[in-house]
Amino acid sequence: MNLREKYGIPQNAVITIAGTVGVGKSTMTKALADALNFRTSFEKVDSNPYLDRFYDDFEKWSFHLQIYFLAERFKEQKRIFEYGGGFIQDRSIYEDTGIFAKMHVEKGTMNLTDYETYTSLFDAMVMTPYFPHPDLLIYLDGSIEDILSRIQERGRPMEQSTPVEYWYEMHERYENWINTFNACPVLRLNINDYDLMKNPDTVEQVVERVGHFIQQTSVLRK
Ligand SMILES: Nc1ncnc2c1ncn2[C@@H]1O[C@H](COP(=O)(O)OP(=O)(O)O)[C@@H](O)[C@H]1O
Ligand SMILES: Nc1ncnc2c1ncn2[C@H]1C[C@H](O)[C@@H](COP(=O)(O)O)O1
Repeated sequence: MNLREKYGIPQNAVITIAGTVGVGKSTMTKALADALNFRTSFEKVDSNPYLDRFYDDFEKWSFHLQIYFLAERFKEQKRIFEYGGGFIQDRSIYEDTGIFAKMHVEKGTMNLTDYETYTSLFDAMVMTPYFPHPDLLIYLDGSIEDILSRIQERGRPMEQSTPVEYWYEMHERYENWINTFNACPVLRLNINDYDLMKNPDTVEQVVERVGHFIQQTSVLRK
């Protein structure tokens, strides 16, 4: 029996991994997808034509970058929908609006008119059939110190040259955001409770928690 069957995770489940930059979403996405034999949906980072320019000049490139991410996420949502689920998704679309776009408009690095155009496009997209809520959002939580050291260790140049206050503010916004998030069930995992790098077998503990959680929440929803 494979891990998915062992822990009663439906074959068509859609699980999204959320959390601040560097917390370990991509690593978890890959590990869970391998363990469950699910497909992955990753963010485009290396081939993103705006990301470097955005980190160089937030005011100039915020809108372009949000539109780019929105278009990419829409295509991914459509792909997930067309396959009928069975996906692990690296970052939820809720974070684009609830964290990034909001943070930049509130800090004045995204123009209000651009923000309104962006949110109206986002709202129109979410109303299409391609946007059912995920079955589960796994929120990865960790201390800002651990996250900063992971960002440093990963070494993306544009993130290294960004003032550390940016990551502090994002971390705080994430804590506030997840405390009020209710679009789908949330399973919180602390990054100190598992170590997928040193001990890849710990993914089974995560799968077990996911299985129990999905069963509990589906009983509650019946
Ligand atoms: N469980 C873990 N233990 C130790 N380091 C980790 C773990 N998961 C991820 N990392 C490291 O942290 C960095 C950021 O991880 P990544 O998965 O790219 O984060 P995200 O997708 O959230 O930005 C990478 O260098 C990765 O190797
Ligand atoms: N919606 C976004 N706005 C601004 N920046 C974003 C958005 N989504 C992702 N990013 C940035 C943050 C990181 O530098 C890279 C990739 O994110 P990660 O959390 O490492 O997967 O893109």
